[in-house]
Amino acid sequence: MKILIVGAGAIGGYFGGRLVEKGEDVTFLVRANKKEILEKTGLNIRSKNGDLQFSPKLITKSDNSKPFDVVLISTKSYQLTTAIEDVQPFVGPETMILPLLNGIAHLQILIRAFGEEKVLGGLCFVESTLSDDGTIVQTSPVHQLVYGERTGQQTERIGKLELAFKGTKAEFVKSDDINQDMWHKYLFITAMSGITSMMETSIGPIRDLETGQHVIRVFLEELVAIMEKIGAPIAPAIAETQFQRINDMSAEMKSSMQRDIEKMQPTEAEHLQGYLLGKAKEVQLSVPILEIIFTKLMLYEQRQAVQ
Ligand SMILES: NC(=O)C1=CN([C@@H]2O[C@H](COP(=O)(O)OP(=O)(O)OC[C@H]3O[C@@H](n4cnc5c(N)ncnc54)[C@H](OP(=O)(O)O)[C@@H]3O)[C@@H](O)[C@H]2O)C=CC1
Ligand SMILES: CC(C)(CO)C(=O)C(=O)O
Repeated sequence: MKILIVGAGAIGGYFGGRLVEKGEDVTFLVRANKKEILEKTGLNIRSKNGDLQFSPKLITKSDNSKPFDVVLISTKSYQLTTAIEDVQPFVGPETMILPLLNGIAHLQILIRAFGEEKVLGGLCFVESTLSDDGTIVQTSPVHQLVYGERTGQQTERIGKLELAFKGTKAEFVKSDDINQDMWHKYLFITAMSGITSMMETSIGPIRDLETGQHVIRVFLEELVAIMEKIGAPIAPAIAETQFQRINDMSAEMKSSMQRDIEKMQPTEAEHLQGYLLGKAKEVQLSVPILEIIFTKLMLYEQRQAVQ
């Protein structure tokens, strides 16, 4: 199977690297400057699950190539529009589009660009970041990628994808209800990234405080109330499940949003917290914690814009 990864960043480089390690035919679509760097340095992964260094197959948007069988989209949400334009020449009638971004709003954007049929559902749990020298640093044992047909069907193409992903060092999980899994991850990450970015620390010190525990719980309940009101396909006890997940994570765990803020980079606040805040307004729900967190993130974005 010919696999194209859009973006050799923290997650694209990581999961793409694990597929290369297994022997799959993987190409990375990168921008010209990144191509130049990667041709010199190779792609380097430093990981809890084993280091890896290799010379990746690289293309840029202006190169010629046949369509790929599957395209994994692993850019940030604010880079998606350009990424869609850049990847179009490599998408054919049978190409599957597998998005790995956090959030939900990107699904409609991808469906508009590529059509309902092509777009699968996907998400990942991995703590990964790019260091100053471009090394992908993956810092906790979990490295799971979940994917599936949004219809829930066991199609021939998803069977082929399963075969390609099988035997990889990272955990690739086929889901029969990827819509629900994506909403559950969306709930988790909106809470986790919002709270850690707001409090400017990893999750451990926050949840060690009684007030921290309370804020996490109430924020999750607030987010669930929005999701229930708009008819999102979430499970009844999901607030409690995600509360436990947050309590079970290692104390040092940070969110990618918080790491982006530490690196003074843009955030996905509009895509994650902003989208749900918009929905809360539509259905007239009061969501004070979400409003406080979103305000903090917008103030950060405004400071960045003037610098
Ligand atoms: N990091 C993490 O631990 C996790 C992240 N996620 C989610 O995954 C998504 C990606 O995050 P992450 O990997 O951290 O982000 P990164 O910034 O590390 O990676 C994004 C990559 O996409 C590349 N890119 C952007 N636009 C294009 C384009 N048009 N053509 C080619 N390459 C492009 C960027 O390249 P360039 O350097 O040229 O800008 C960059 O290398 C986000 O939605 C995030 O929320 C989900 C789970 C965990
Ligand atoms: C919390 C984590 C690392 C879990 O995968 C994540 O998804 C993110 O920070 O974007």
